[in-house]
Amino acid sequence: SHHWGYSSHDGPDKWADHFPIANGPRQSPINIIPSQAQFDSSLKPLKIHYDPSTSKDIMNNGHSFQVNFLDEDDSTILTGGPVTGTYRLTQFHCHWGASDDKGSEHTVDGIKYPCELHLVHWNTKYANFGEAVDKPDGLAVIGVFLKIGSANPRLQKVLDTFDAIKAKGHQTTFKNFDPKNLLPASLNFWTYEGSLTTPPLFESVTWIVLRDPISVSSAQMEKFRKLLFSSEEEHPRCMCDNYRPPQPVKGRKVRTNFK
Ligand SMILES: CC#CCNS(=O)(=O)c1cc(S(N)(=O)=O)ccc1C(=O)O
Ligand SMILES: [Zn+2]
Repeated sequence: SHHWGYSSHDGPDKWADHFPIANGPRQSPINIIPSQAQFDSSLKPLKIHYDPSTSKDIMNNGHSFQVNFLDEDDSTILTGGPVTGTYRLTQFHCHWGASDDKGSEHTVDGIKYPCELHLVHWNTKYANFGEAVDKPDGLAVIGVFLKIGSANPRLQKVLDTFDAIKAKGHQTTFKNFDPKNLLPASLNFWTYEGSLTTPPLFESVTWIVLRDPISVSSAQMEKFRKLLFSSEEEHPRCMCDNYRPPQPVKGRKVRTNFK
């Protein structure tokens, strides 16, 4: 498959060369403008049931770290909110900057957060993730902003594995982790129809971006930046600025479940 990355020669401005959908009608991320979002009373409460025993391993996939989940049954699911039916959590990962002033993919009134967490779920009306990934209602991704503040002890459990997955292709077991602990107290969200934010950029994602951030310390952010885009054999390249900038909204509606 095509090599892509985040540098000037293979980054977001070049993705359309091999993935023309990069200029499509429902690309992500976007800049969220709260004053222009529409409250929708028909949106149901977000229902999140995560079973920590489904967490499997954590890996460096060369563009982020990724925590993978067993998704053979409905024990770790998302229902309600803007989605119809049941979506299973398959993985979560993050995007972050080389410094604390940037890193998130979605922005709020143009504000960038230092990091953004994505929890990727697939629609069980399809047989598996691979079937769901390119369907218009195939995926639902919960986005959580991270804001510089006190150190986050739940996040620290993820960071403590980074020495074992420093280089691309490394993987280590990661059991009994409850990603529910990475969510803010409030499940107030903005939602819109979008896409994967990395190639293949499929327009298959119902985005659910939580309004409230969780905390991360500056020292913890420094640990993210010790990961490498590169494999052990290659010249070491710091994994940072692995975010796509906001894309044209092209008339899409952003709805909220809060006033
Ligand atoms: C074929 C295919 C595919 C997409 N896979 S993913 O949905 O896990 C994903 C989703 C996202 S995001 N930023 O759109 O949630 C980023 C990265 C990945 C990934 O493969 O690593
Ligand atoms: Zn992502």
